[in-house]
Amino acid sequence: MLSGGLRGALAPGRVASGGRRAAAPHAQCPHTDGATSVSGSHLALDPLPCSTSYHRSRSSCGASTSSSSGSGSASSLAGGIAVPPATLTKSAVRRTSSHNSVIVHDLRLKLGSRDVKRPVLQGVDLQVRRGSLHMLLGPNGCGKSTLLKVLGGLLVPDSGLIDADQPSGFVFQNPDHQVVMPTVAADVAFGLGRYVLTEEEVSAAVRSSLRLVNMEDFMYRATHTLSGGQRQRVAIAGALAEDPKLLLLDELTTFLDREDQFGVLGAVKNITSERQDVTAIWVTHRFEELQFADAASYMENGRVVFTGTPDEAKAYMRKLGAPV
Ligand SMILES: Nc1ncnc2c1ncn2[C@@H]1O[C@H](COP(=O)(O)OP(=O)(O)OP(=O)(O)O)[C@@H](O)[C@H]1O
Repeated sequence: MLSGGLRGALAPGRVASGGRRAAAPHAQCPHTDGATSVSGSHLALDPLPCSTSYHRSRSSCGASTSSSSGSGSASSLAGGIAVPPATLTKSAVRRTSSHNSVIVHDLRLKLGSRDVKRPVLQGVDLQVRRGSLHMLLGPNGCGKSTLLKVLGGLLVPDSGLIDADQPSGFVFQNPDHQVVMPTVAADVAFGLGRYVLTEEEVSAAVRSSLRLVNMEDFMYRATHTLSGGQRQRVAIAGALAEDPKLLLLDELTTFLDREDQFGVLGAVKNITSERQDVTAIWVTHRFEELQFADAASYMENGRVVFTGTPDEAKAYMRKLGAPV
C-alpha cells in the first residue's frame, strides 16, 4: 500500500524541480530545442562552443533521448530548463567502451560574464574505473565542482573529450534543498513521476534504493524528522531510483557531524560494492574520507595533477604540506 505522498508523487505530468538531484538540468545547446538526441556516448567537442557534435543524453537528459521518439514536447521548468514529458518509460543507458565509466581528455572551460571570462578547467584529464568510489580533492576554487557539473551536463565545456556512462545523477551539498516531500517514500519517488511506471514498479524502485543507502526502515518517516545525514541518504536514494550509472556527489558531508558523515559514506560505498555498474565520484575536502575510496584524484588550477590509490593520494598531499 502506497502512502498518500507516494501516490501524489506518481501524478501524471509531475516533473522534478530544477537543480534537484538526478533531475539535473540539461546542458542545453542554445541551437537546439531541448529534445536532445544521442549520437553515441563518446563525445568529441569541437573548440567551438555548442558544436553540432554536442548531442548526448546525461542525467535526466538520458530520458530525453526517448522523448525524440516519444510523444509530446519537452516541458519547460521555471528556470527555462527543458525536461522530458511524462510519457517516458526509461532513461537511456549508455556505457563507455572500456572498463572505465569516465574518460575525460583535455577538457577546457572558461566561465564568467560574456565580456570577461576566465579559464576554470584548463585541460582536465581523468579516468574513473566503473563500479568504483572515486574521490576528487583539491584546494578551494581549483575546479572540482565545475568538473562535476560538466560531467553531469549542467555546464557545457568549450573543448575536450568526454566519454562517460549515462545517465548520471547529481546530489548537492545541502540536503534541505533536495529533500522536499513530506515522507521519505514520496521523496524518493519524486523524480519517477516523469516516467510511465506502475505503482508496483515505483514502490520496488523506492524500496531497493532505500535499501542500498541503509534507509529501508525509514520508508514512511516524515522527512522533517530525519538527521542531516539521513536526509542526505534520502537524497542519494532519490537519485538512485532513476537508475543512474554515474553518481556525482558534491561535498555531501560538509554540514554533517562525524556519525552522519560516515553513515553517508558507508551508504555510497555500499552502492558501488553492490552495484558494479554504478560509479560514484565524490568531491570532498575531508581527508579522513579517503579511507572509503577506491581511488582518488587531486586537482589544482583547473587540472587533475594526481590520480592514485587512497594511500598514494595521502602521500602526495603530505608532500604538499596538507595535514593528512
Ligand atoms: N558561473 C561561474 N562564473 C564565473 N566563475 C565561476 C563560475 N562558477 C565557478 N566559477 C569559478 O571557477 C572556479 C572553480 O570553481 P569550483 O566551484 O569548481 O571550485 P571548487 O574546486 O569546487 O571549489 P570549492 O572546493 O571551494 O567548492 C572558482 O574560482 C569559481 O569562482
